[in-house]
Amino acid sequence: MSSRLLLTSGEPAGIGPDLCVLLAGRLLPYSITVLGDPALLESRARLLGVSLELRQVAPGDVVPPHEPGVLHVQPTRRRAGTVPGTLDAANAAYVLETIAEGARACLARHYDALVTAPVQKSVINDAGVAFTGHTEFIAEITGGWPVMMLATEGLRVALVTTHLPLAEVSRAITGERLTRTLKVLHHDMAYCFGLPRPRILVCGLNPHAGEGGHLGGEEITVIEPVLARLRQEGMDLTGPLPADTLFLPRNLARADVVLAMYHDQGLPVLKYAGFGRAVNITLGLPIIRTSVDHGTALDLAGTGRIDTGSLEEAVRVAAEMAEARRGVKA
Ligand SMILES: NC(=O)c1ccc[n+]([C@@H]2O[C@H](COP(=O)([O-])OP(=O)(O)OC[C@H]3O[C@@H](n4cnc5c(N)ncnc54)[C@H](O)[C@@H]3O)[C@@H](O)[C@H]2O)c1
Ligand SMILES: N[C@H](C(=O)O)[C@H](O)COP(=O)(O)O
Repeated sequence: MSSRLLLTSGEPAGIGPDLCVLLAGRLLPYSITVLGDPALLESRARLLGVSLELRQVAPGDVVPPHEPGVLHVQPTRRRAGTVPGTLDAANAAYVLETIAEGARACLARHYDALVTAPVQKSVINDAGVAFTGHTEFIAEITGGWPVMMLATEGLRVALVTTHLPLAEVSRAITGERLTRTLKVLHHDMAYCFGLPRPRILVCGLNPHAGEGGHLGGEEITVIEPVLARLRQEGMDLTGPLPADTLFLPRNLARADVVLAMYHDQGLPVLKYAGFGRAVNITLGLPIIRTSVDHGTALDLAGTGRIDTGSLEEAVRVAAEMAEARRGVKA
């Protein structure tokens, strides 16, 4: 059975609809349904000069394997029209509706995995809804302890804290958060990626991993005790290591995944290594969710000058994870 993937089309003014339209032209061995506004997808296809037949479906309908040029759409209506590149807070509710509906449809097992096109966090907040990202929003619906991990060839980076102002990071790195994050990471590396005893490199928080407590104390008071405890439970953990040299190839060669303490400690390295080919995976959820490694690229919406590589990777990884969960490859 081919994996049944549900793809949310993201911020209407961004490149999400373009990505969906361009993906529809590819030969893909999965069944793909897009959650979004059919009128938006039609108009973006026209703008890009792509010929596309839309077929509307309802949750639970059987969608056949993908046929290039045909897109199955589970319709959700925007609240306002869209000019590519121009954000409109009136459509924030529509964007959230697609994500929420997608998460619920996967929970109900109508689909095997959710793949999300990028959203603009700022415009959702401008509309009055506190929103930090899909990762946190989806977990509120599905439950679970979400762990953001981005992966590209030769490198996986997971995060202890995600969309948090830097000023709040230190306080958020508690023993409980670190322990839960490591347990999810350890479990899902085995469950989803066939690595029963993953080798995890853990970053320190402070420069030079705190320099023995002279440049910050979190390594000594929080990180080292947690790692020591979890090593006793059988985890293969190295660290806390100074983040500036942790990512040297000789260190990565002996690791399956890196755990960074905060967003911009880990993701710049990952995106430098693989932007456009990387995938964002939410571990720790009862559903499979992947996404692209890039944002809404408002400057490129409607131009056709976009790289679909990360979306293709997000779709491929989602299908692979779904297969692993079905036991086909596990
Ligand atoms: N998965 C997601 O929903 C997701 C991921 C990252 C960022 N974002 C959000 O996107 C918004 C814009 O973020 P940003 O400007 O920091 O990053 P961005 O990724 O949108 O843009 C960074 C640069 O990369 C280019 N770019 C991005 N995607 C591209 C593609 N597919 N092909 C070619 N070029 C591409 C852009 O034109 C821009 O020059 C923010 O609100 C951010 O939070 C969402
Ligand atoms: N942190 C992600 C990145 O930099 O690519 C991005 O903001 C998306 O996060 P969500 O998947 O939580 O929306």
